[in-house]
Amino acid sequence: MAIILGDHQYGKAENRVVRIYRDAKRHEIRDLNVSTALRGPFDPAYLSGDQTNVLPTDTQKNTAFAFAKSKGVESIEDFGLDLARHFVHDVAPVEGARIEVEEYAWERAVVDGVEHDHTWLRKGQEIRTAAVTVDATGEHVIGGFKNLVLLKSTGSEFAGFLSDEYTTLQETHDRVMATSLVAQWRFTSVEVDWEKIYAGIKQIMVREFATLQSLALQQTLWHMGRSVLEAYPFVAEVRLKAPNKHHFAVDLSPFELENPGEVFIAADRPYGLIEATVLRDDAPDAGDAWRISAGLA
Ligand SMILES: O=c1[nH]c(=O)c2[nH]c(=O)[nH]c2[nH]1
Repeated sequence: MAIILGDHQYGKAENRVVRIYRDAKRHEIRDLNVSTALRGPFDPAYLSGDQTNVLPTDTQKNTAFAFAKSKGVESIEDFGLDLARHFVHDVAPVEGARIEVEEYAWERAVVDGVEHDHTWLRKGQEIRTAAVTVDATGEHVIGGFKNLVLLKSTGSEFAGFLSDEYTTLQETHDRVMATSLVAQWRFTSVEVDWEKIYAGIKQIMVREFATLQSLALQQTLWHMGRSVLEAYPFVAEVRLKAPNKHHFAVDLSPFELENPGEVFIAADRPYGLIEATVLRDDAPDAGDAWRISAGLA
């Protein structure tokens, strides 16, 4: 029996990079959380404390800030690609780089009915994500979002399910359906208008959630993923994670009040967790596209 070092990677996690464009009177802002991880022949650092090949995580952090200035943040996918390519192509021992980026959205303050040039309000809860991997297998980009909270007050059913001696759930043909959606989609190209496609994919998912007469959250996820793949040939795979944020109708009969689906208790735990991957059956190999570092994107 021998004890060996297995899989390893290292980097700087959750580097908060805020890039402000102030070349014009109307400023722009991109607010990021950047995690970098390097992969390669770093075994000696673990096994004998030899740092010869180790580019410090502090340097990785500095590189993210320098690139925010020199290359800018046109989109988080491009920013991730710039960083990953630099580490793999310009730093000799590095064989692979994984860059995970979260983006927090801001919307312009409106003052006296006019959008303000340099003041913003933090927008909603939704966090845009990108995960870029560059290594010997190629360049892989995964776009996504998390915490997109959706609710529909009708158009959702759940009936016909398997039941056993522990089943108490009543069938319903009209319920509230709500979730905090996590979605990731894998591109097969890096020549993409990232901003436009992000908006398009989100819009498709919202449309499917809203318009499908849903028989279960499972069916809604299938329709969301399939519609995105139908719309965008350069997306190979969509991964979805949807907590079922249960809304239970409150029994108001003790108060001699009817409750035809008007008053609910929003339970935060436990929640159903519905997950699915929707993909093309000829999707090209994902390489290490899904191998995480900080796991934030
Ligand atoms: O959309 C749903 N899917 C389920 O699998 C499930 N299970 C459950 O209790 N409620 C629901 N709702």
